[in-house]
Amino acid sequence: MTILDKILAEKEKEVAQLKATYQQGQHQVGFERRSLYDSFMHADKMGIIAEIKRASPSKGTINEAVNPAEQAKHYEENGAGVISVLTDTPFFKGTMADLKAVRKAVKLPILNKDFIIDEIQIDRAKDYGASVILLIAAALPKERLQQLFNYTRSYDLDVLFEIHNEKELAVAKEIGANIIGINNRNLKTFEVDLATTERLAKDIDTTRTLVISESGFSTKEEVERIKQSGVRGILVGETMMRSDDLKKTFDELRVPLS
Ligand SMILES: O=C(O)c1ccccc1NCC(=O)[C@H](O)[C@H](O)COP(=O)(O)O
Repeated sequence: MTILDKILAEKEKEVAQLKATYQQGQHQVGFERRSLYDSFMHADKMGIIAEIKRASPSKGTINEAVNPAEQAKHYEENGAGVISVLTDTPFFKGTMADLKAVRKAVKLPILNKDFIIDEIQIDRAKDYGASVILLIAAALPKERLQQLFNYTRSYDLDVLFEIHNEKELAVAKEIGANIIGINNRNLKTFEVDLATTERLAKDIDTTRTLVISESGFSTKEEVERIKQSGVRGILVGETMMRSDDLKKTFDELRVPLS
């Protein structure tokens, strides 16, 4: 059983619980459209999706004691374009309360980074103030991904559609994803390789599709390398959470796109 299989098995239980208890609108913070696509497609610097990541299966504890609202404010002040909040509890120690706190603290679009397998999680993400949700190609069959994609778009939320190989890229195209996240981390082995983005991005029309490279970024050289592939945004978790000088970290990673 891979780690993704284990996470998805837990998600099934969480969704069953949610269906029994969650009332739509219960946590509504007032939806206001904040578009990831528009802001990153028209920027002149590499867009940064800065993540609130307390822990992970590959690294264990990263920063469990973080104050998500304070951390998000620092991200915003230093140049983040989007805040990603990992809300899975069993494997990443995040919560929906983290997302709500971040939504109240900043004006940026917020990505609800979770393992979405059911519409009810999308209802909840919207209620809590997310403007982007993650769909992982490896998690579900194409037909189910299409349903969840359509459902999310009907709410006017953005979908970051995550892929890791050619087969998943074909699915992203068939589904009509306009924001594709290429995860450099192999979720079976945890190996991180930026060549994954280089290999897959060359088969994407990056003038129309926003390509985000995910995982493994810590240096300016890595971002300079990846920008040659037409990538307009990067998703950065651990480096942000461990940084003791966020201004320096953002200044390094927000390279000009021209
Ligand atoms: O990070 C993990 O160990 C992980 C394991 C299994 C599924 C997903 C996982 N990470 C989620 C992410 O996509 C990353 O948090 C994100 O891309 C940021 O990565 P990094 O900058 O390397 O922390």
